Amino acid sequence: QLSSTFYDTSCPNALSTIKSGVDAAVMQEARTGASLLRMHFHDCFVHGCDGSVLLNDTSGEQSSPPNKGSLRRFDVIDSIKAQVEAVCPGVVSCADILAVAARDSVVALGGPSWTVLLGRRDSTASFPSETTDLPAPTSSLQQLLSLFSNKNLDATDMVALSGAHTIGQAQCSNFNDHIYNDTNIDAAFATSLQANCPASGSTSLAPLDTMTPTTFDNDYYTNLMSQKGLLHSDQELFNNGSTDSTVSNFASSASAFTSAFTAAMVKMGNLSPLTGTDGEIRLACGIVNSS
Ligand code: HEM
Repeated sequence: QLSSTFYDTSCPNALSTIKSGVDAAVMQEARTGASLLRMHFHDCFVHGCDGSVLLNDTSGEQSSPPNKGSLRRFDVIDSIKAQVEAVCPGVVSCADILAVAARDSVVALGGPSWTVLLGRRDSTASFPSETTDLPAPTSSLQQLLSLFSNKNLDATDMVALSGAHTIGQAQCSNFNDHIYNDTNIDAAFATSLQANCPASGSTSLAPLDTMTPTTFDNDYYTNLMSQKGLLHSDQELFNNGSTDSTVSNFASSASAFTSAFTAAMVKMGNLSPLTGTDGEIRLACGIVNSS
């Protein structure tokens, strides 16, 4: 059972320390906010929000697709953890730091705030074989719905959480097939992306939200309605299917998007946490404690 007041007596400065660290990192590079939000998603979908994605293990989650060569800014979480350890040694888990950092990242980029429930503990292992629980950019709508439903997240949650693609960047290899071979894409948009992305794929980057890549807003949904989704999986949400009406609702109502997104983030943040005496409070987020 997580609680918003979990550190109120044991570490009253935990939340402000995390926020300062996130604000400084996002000020230096706006994309960091996107990277931390995604990291929390990839933590929660793989064996629950247990900090397992943070373990810097050469055969762990970080080394498995879709994380390898893609998840970034672990250094920011490591440095925030060091600052939190300096004020309250051995108290605040890495899984909680990541959940709060994801929220603070959204806020730093102009998005909504929500209350993060706390009290997660950290795993003592990484679960690379479970990264298959994560969706792929090639996923169909049915696959997306089923991967989220496996985590008790419904279609509205899935569409709302996908709105995270209002910020951040993707590598050409994750959308080359969409811009060269799919037909449900705006022709001028596809042509302009092809200039920096060969048909065979590459590590070149393009913004997930072509309009406002460093502002957390609802433009992502407007893009989908004009066939300007960057990933095949993005455009699946508005492709004459069952989620079209939710996309148009979120495109036309920033408040409908905000309330659905924040509610879904809380739900995602509750996925199978370790609590009580399970797991541990890691002393450094990249490695399990030595026994
Ligand atoms: C619905 C299924 C989803 C799929 C198929 C998907 C897939 C992807 C892919 C392929 C990338 C680009 C990675 C790269 O090229 O290195 C990406 C980036 C990103 N994703 Fe998702 N994602 C999904 C849902 C989510 C959710 C639920 C969140 C958070 C709540 C999220 C947040 C992000 C962010 C913020 C980025 C940009 C990261 C950066 O710039 O470092 N995604 N996603």
